[in-house]
Amino acid sequence: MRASLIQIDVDPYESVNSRRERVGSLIRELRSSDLVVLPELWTVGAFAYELFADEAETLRGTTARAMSEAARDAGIWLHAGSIPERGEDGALYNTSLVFSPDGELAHSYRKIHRFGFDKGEAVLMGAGSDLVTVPLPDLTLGLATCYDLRFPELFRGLVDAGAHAFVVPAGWPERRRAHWTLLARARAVEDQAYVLACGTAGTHAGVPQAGHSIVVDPWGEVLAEAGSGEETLTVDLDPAKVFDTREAFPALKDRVLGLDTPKR
Ligand SMILES: O=C(O)CCC(=O)C(=O)O
Repeated sequence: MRASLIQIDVDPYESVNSRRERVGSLIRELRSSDLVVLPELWTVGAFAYELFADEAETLRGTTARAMSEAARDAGIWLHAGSIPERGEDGALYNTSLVFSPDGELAHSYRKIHRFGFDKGEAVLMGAGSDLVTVPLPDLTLGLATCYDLRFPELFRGLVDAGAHAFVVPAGWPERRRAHWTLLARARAVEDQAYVLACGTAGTHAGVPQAGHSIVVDPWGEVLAEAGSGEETLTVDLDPAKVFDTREAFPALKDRVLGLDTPKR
């Protein structure tokens, strides 16, 4: 199964329309891939808080329509990264969209762990509550977004729900790039799963982005890693590697459940 990650340069001097069109063209060039992955909040930038409300869209908005058409034209599964979603309840959510090769919106995931502590996304957006898995013909994806990467229990939940590969769109800052790489590898090793972590390039809202999108195999080996600029990574994933790793080194079977609520 061939996967491509497009590490988009989120340049604040490029309009959202122009970026959307440019990304659509990049997707259409990837017909030989089975799955294409985009980063978090790439229309506006994950740190451009003041744009979230103005650029928020529904799941049938301009970005969703453009991504649906790009997925259909390329005939690929498209994880279109996330958009600032205006929910039916009026609240904003950081929502990832997955389109099937016929352009249907097959799945969406609202980011569960919001970043910013007492500001930014954490106060501007609502939190998701549902784990989302995406069964593809060869393997099942588990969805997470950026800051979620710091919460291993979410990934264990996704493994329990059948995930073999995690897709993690992000807008991770350069300042904590070492954490990004370390956590991507840690999630792969502890859950014996592929990790496809796709970040952004450039600087927006004054926050230099880490880039360095990364694909890690279920043994923790880095299969591909981007530099800091706009770049597309393409890797071949072997679903058997997940099953073989889990069988040859069956650590997941040694889990002791129920340790997360210590007695006081
Ligand atoms: O956890 C981090 O260091 C970065 C998280 C982040 O930037 C985000 O979730 O948008």
